[in-house]
Amino acid sequence: MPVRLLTLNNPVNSSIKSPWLNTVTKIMAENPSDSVEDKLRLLSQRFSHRTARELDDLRHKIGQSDEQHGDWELLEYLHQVLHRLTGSAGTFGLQQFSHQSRTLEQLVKGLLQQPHNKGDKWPAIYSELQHRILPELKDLDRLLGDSAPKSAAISERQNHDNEDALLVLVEHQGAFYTSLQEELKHYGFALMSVASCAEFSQKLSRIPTSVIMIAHVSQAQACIEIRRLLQQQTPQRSISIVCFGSCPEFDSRYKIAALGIDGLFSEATNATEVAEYLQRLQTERLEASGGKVLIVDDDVDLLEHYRLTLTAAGMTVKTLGTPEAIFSVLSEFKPDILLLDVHMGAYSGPTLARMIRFQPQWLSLPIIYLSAEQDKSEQLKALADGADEFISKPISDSELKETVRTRCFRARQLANLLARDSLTGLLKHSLIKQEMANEYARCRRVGEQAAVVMLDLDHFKRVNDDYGHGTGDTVIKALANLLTHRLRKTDKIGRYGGEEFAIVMPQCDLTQAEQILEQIRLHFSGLVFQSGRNEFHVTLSAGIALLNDYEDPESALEAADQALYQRKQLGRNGVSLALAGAAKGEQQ
Ligand SMILES: Nc1nc2c(ncn2[C@@H]2O[C@H](COP(=O)(O)OP(=O)(O)OP(=O)(O)O)[C@@H](O)[C@H]2O)c(=O)[nH]1
Repeated sequence: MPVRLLTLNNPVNSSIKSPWLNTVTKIMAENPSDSVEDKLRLLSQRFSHRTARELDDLRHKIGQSDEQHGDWELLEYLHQVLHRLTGSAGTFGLQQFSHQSRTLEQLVKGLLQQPHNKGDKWPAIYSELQHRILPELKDLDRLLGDSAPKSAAISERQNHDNEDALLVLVEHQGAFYTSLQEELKHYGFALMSVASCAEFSQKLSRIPTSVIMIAHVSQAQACIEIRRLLQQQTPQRSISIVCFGSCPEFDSRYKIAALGIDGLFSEATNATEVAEYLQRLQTERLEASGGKVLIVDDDVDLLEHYRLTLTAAGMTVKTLGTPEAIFSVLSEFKPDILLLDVHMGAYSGPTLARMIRFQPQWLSLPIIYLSAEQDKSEQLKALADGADEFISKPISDSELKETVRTRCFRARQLANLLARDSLTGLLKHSLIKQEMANEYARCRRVGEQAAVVMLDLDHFKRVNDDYGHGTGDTVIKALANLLTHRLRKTDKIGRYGGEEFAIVMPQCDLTQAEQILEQIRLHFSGLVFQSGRNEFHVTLSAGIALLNDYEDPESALEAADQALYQRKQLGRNGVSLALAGAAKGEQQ
């Protein structure tokens, strides 16, 4: 899950060697109690001061240039600086500056297109530099002003808790309500039942940021009112309202939709279907709120600005000022999207994009260029090299947040579709094995421990035989939900086979893993499943091994499987450990 708190004493990125960045980082670290707004304001002031020095330096260089000898390098440099400033100034609230800098950039671009080998062109260019560009640069300096530019950032700092959404059930008479309440217990949701909306409104201060209210349609208006109240208190709260009840007429359904509720079920709907819908809703909302973004840009203060803005909006952000470390960061961080600058000193964004696409694992990574390039044909050329979209700098903070949030959400949806098992929503076989290999490599590198678990339903064939395949599916889904809710977000859970599950638990030793699995086993064995008039229980068995006790991840998995087999032999409904010497066949 995304890190919600800003850790401003973190260095932005160790691969960035700029003294300027060191200063920024130091300033950020010195004032850990400052608000994000303060830090952004500080960053903007620094940008103004640094830009003033840069303009001064440019003017000095132009002043020193020689009428007789064409200095095309100077012109090239001037273009690069103006291009970069055009892109970054807008982000720091200097719109007018950005606008004028762009005009000047275009002018210099035109001059650069003159044939360089024709010495007779230079005197005219020299004259442009001295009589037009120099005064314009002075003018740009004036536009920097003294006061700190305003940043549109972060009044809406989001505080998405790591916890899942709370389901609030507004009680109601009737069979549908009773069976829904029963069904939801299998899904491991955090549930709160209230007798009425009025009772709920008295508990508002104690509820988390994310809420799904479920109520009869007769309560729809009251729910909307509560949502209004809640969002008045905390605007970033996310509250969905799902109603059930009979609304057969077009007009009445239309009225309900116009109120602004998010879902409607008839009382004839199967409770399992509703529970699954809620599960999906919850997952989507959690995914919509976060997102992992990697940004590569050589403008370090702009990079820091983006990082602050997106982190404060609930995203997890990594930044790189130079691209050399990009592959190791991609592998370690696994971003949902990559924002890439087009011109980065010696490096070109499009070439990097092409290089990234060399590796099949990054073929589907959305790459978005962030650039001050406005020329459509240049943009298209850059896109042809493997990126998906172009965002023109300057981009406002709100635009940046919305763009990145939407792209992250879509990328996650797509990745989920590809990676997740359709019945349970857990990782597919190949993906959980991949996660295991990644975790194994990480443990070796950092010297940490991780547990690997194989878990299997007991006598599941009988469940299918006695109650039918559909009921069997419900049991599998109930276990998947329980695992999702009981395990940490950092744990990886996969459906390994039919009724067999594999789990990777980072930073976890055998004893801790055993305790957690034992609790899950106990909880699961207490669930009451229904099939018609029949009620029944199902149990599970698990085997656990320490991932890094083995020569490779496959051997660790094999050891966990052996421990599971042993548990089955010992009578099922329990948890067995593979000891360190398990490779030699000693199990407990
Ligand atoms: N409903 C349902 N059943 C499944 C699914 N995948 C596998 N199964 C069933 O799971 C059962 C597994 O049976 P077995 O491997 O004999 O194991 P078991 O009956 O659980 O016995 P033990 O593992 O020894 O406790 C088979 O009947 C499979 O048809 C699924 O997606 N849905």
